[in-house]
Amino acid sequence: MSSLFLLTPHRTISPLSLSPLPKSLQLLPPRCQIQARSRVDAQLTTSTSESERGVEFTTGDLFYRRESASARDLAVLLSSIAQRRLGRGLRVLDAMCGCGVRSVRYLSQGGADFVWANDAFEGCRPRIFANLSSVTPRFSRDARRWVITHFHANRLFCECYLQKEFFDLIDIDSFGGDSSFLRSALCVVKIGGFLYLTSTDGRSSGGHRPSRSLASYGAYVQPMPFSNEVGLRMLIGGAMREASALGYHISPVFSYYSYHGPVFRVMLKLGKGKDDDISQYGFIGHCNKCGHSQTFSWDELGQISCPCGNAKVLVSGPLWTGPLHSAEYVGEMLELAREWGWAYSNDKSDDLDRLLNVMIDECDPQLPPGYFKVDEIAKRAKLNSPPISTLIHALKMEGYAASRSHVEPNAIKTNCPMASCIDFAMKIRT
Ligand SMILES: C[S@@+](CC[C@H](N)C(=O)[O-])C[C@H]1O[C@@H](n2cnc3c(N)ncnc32)[C@H](O)[C@@H]1O
Repeated sequence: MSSLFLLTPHRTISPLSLSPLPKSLQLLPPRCQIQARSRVDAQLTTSTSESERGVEFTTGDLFYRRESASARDLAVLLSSIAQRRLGRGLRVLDAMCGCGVRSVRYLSQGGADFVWANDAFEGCRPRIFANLSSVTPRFSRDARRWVITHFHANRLFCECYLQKEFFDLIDIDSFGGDSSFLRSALCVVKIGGFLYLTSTDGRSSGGHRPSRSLASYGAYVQPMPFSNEVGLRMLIGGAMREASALGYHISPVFSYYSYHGPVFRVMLKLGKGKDDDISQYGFIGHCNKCGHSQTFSWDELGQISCPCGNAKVLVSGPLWTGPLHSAEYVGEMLELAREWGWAYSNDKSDDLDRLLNVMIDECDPQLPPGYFKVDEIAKRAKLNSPPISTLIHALKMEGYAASRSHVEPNAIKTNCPMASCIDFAMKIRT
C-alpha cells in the first residue's frame, strides 16, 4: 500500500490511502505511453526554459505547446476573477498537468492557494516538482500549497470524491476527447466551481464519425460548414447531459476554438439542481442547397425542412444551441487582461483584446448557432469577397444581429438568412 499524505490549506494532515494502481489502470493510451517512455531519460537531463506572461518554467522533453498559451491565459484570467469574487484562494486540480505549466500559472497568477498537479506519467515528476518549487515552497504558513500525483485521472476523481475533496476549478487537458472523464470530474467540482474541458477530436466535430460523437457526447454530428463551432457545442451539450444525470446544471463561461491542433476548449460553471429548460439543447439544421442554417427544438423534429423548399436538411444534435460564452465573465476577463497588460499583442493569434472582444460580440442572444463564411456568400453571389466589416455594418444597418466569429476569422455570425446575405453582398459591390 502506498500512502499519499494530503494536506489541504485549511487542515492538518489527512492521510488518504491510495492502493497502487493495477497495471491496466496505470496505462496511458498506448501511443502516449510509448512516446512518454522514450522521453523519460531525456527529460531528466535536458531542461528547456520557457516563459509565459512572465512566469518561468522548464519543460525538459515533456509535452508542452507554446501555441496553447492563449488557452492558459484565458483559464488564468477566469480563475483570478473567481478568486476575486469569492474573496479567498482557490483549490485547483490540474488533472493532466504535463510539465506543470498550468499548475504553476494557477498558483502564481490565477489566485489558487492550493494546486493538485496530476499526470499519469510518473516521468513528469522531477520536472513538475522543480517548476512548482520555483514558484512557492510546498508548505507556506502551515498550509500545503501543492501536491503531485500520478494517477489515471478517473481514479483520482473517484478517490477525491470518496475522500470529500472538492475543487473550485478542475482543468482536464487531454489528448483526443475527454468525455470519459466528464462524469467523475463533475462529481468533484464544487457547486459554483468551474470545469475546463479540452477535445482535440476534430473528426467527430467535422461529422466524419457520427457514431463516435453519439457515443462520446450523445450528439449525432453530420458535416456542416461551421463544424468547428459544432465541436464546441457538442462538448457543452455532452457536459450538460452528464451534469443533468448527476442532478446539476452547467453554463458556458467561455468557449475557445484554436486551429493549432485543432483544439476545442470550454470553461463551464457548475450549478446546483437540474435545469429542466431544454430550449438551448436542440438541433442544428443546414441546407447544402441554399446554404441556410437553423435551429430546431425537440418539438420541431418532425417538420424539418428548409425555407427554400429542400426537404433534405442535414441535422446535427442534440447540442448546446445557446450563447457560447457568458458576456459578463468575458467582459471581466477583458478588463483584467487590460489591467495586467496582457491584452495587446503584435501577433494577431495572441491578441487577447481582439479575441475577447469578438467573444463578447458572439454573446448577442439574437445570434443563432453557426456562421457563414464570407467566401461562401461571395461564391453564391458570383462576386469577389466583400470586406467582412462592411458586410457586418450593412447587416446591422438593416436591423440584423451580426458579428465576427472567433472560430473562423473569415466568417460572419448573423440572424440574416443566407439569401439576404447574398443580396447585401451584391448591394455592397454595386
Ligand atoms: C496535452 S498533455 C497536457 C499538457 C499540459 N496540461 C500543458 O498545458 O502543457 C496531456 C497529458 O495528460 C497525461 N495523461 C494522458 N492520459 C491520462 C490519464 N488518463 N490520466 C492522467 N493523465 C493522463 C499525459 O501524460 C500528458 O502529459
